[in-house]
Amino acid sequence: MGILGKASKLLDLFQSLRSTKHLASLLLILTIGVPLLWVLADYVYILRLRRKMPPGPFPLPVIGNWYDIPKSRPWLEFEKMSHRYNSPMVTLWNGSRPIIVCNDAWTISGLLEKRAAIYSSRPQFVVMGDMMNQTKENQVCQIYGDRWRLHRRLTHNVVGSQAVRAHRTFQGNESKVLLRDLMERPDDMVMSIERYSCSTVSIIGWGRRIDRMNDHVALCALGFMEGVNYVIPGLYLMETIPILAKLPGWLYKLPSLILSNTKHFQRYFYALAMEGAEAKEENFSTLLLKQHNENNLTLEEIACLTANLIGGGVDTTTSSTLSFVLAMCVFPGAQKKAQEEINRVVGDHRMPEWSDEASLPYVAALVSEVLRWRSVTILGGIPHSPIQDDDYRGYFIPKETAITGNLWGIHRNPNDYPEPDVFRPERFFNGLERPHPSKKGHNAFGWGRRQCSGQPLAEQGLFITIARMLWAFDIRPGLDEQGNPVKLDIFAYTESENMRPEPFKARFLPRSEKHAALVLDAARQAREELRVYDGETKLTLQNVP
Ligand code: HEM
Repeated sequence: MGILGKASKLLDLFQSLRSTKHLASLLLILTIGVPLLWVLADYVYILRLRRKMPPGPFPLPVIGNWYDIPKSRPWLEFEKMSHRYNSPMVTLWNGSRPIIVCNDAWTISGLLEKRAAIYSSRPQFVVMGDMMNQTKENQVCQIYGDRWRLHRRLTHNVVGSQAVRAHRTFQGNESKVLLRDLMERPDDMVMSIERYSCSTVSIIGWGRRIDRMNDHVALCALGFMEGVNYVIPGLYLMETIPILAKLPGWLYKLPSLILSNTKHFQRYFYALAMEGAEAKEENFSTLLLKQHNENNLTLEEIACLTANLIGGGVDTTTSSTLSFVLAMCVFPGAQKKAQEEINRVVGDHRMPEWSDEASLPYVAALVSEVLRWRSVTILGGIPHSPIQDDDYRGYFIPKETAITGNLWGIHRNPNDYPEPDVFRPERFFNGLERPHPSKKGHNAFGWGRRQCSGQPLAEQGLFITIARMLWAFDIRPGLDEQGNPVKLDIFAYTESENMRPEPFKARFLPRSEKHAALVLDAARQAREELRVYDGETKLTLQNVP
C-alpha cells in the first residue's frame, strides 16, 4: 500500500470514529434528552392547566402532588386543604393526571348529578383497572357506555329495588341467625356480622349460604378488602407514574404478579359461577350463564359481575353495622329513643318485620345517620370522570379528570350537619332537618348514574338487622378486666378506604328473658328454612389452575 492508500484508510477510520461518536451523542440525546423534553413539556402543560382549575398544592414534575398526599387517611388532609384554599374543590396531581377532590355535598352534586350526562364515566385506573384486568371487564371501572349499561342492568336484575324484595326471606333469616350469634358470642361480633353479610350475597350470587367464616368464598371476601385501597390517590406510585406498570417483568415484577394473580382470581370466580349455576335455587350465576351468548359475556365479565357482590357488598355492610354498634355504645340516648319506638309499634312478643318499616321512622332515620356519621366508603367509593372538557363555577375541568367525593369532609360539613360527630338520627327524622341536594340527605351510596348498584340490598339489610338488634338487645360497651365499661373512641377507625371501627368490645344484653327466648327460637327456625342453601364448594383458589 502506498502512502496515499494508508492516508485514505486513516481518514476512513477517523470518519467512522466520528460517526460512532455522533451515534453515541444521538443515543444520549434520545435516551436522556427526549424524555427530559417530554417531562418538561408535560410539566409546562400542567402548570398552565392548573391556573384554570380549582386551587390546590403546587405539583412537582413527574410525581405531581405525591408528597402532599398523606399515605395514611388522606381524607383528613383533603378536608383541611379545602379550608386552607377556602374552596370546596381542591385540585391535586396524580403524576400528570388531575384529581379534583370535592368536600361539599352541593358542589359535587352540581357536577355528578346535575351534569350526569357528562360526569358518569370513570378515570383510568392503572392498578385497579389495567393491571387487574378490570378496565373493560368490571362494571365498577368501565367507562360510561353500552358495555357498562349492560353490566349495570345485569346487576340490577338481582340487587335492584324490585329484585331485592325476593331476597327478604333468606336475608331476614340470616339476620335472625346473626342475633343468636351476637347473643351467644359477643366477642366474635366482627366475624358474625361478616358471615351474615357474606352469606346474603353468596346466596344471591351462587345459591349457597356461608355457614362459617373459614369458608373459602368468605376468605376471598376478606382478601377483597385490601383491593379497595387501590383508589386512594397517592398511595400507589404506579398510579402516579403509570409507565412503571409497563416495565418488563425482569426489571419490575409487581405489575405482572398482580395481573397473573387477578387472572387466577377471575378463573376462580368463573369456576364458582359454573358451580353456582348447578345449585338447587336459581341465582345470579344461573342467570348470567343462561344469557352468556345473548350478551357476549366473556369469562372475565362473568367473574367480575359475580365477584362484585362480594367486593361491593360484604365489607361495606359489615363496616356500616359495626359503626352502628359503636354509635349505640357511645350515644345511648338515640338507642333508647329507637327502642321506645320499637316497643310502641312492635312490642316484645315478636321481632320487627319488613312490614313494620313505614311505622318505624326513627329507626329508619337512625339507619341514615349510621350511613352519614361514619360513611364506610370514605372517599365516595370510586371517582367519576367527565367524558368531555367542562367549565364549572368559573373553573376548567379537563376530560378524564378524576372527581373524588371526600365523604369525610362532605358528611362532616357543619353547614349541612351541625355538630357532625354527634350521632343524631333527628337529622333525618320527620323529613330532613337541613336542605340537601339529595332526597336521602346523604351520599353514602355515591352520586347520579354511577350510584351504588347494591344500595337497595344494603338498605333493606341494614334496616332489618338494625331494627332487630335494637329490639333484642341493649347494646353497651364491653367490660375491661376490672369489670368497668371500656371507653370507646369514635375516631378510632381503620386506614382503609372502606373504613371501619378499630376492634372494640361491645355487649349485647337481651332486653328480657322473653326477648332472649324469642331470639333462640327464631334462629332455630331460620336455620331450618335456610337449609335449602346449605352446601360446600369444591373449589378453592388452589384447585382452580
Ligand atoms: C352499606 C353498603 C354499601 C355502601 C355504603 C356502598 C357504597 C358504594 C359507593 C359509594 C359506590 C360508588 C358510587 C359512585 O361512583 O358514585 C358504590 C358502587 C358500587 N357498589 Fe356499593 N355500597 C354498598 C353495598 C353494595 C352491595 C351490597 C353491592 C352488591 C351487592 C354493591 C355493589 C356496587 C357496585 C357494583 C358498584 C359500582 C357501580 C357502577 O360503577 O356502576 N354495593 N357503592
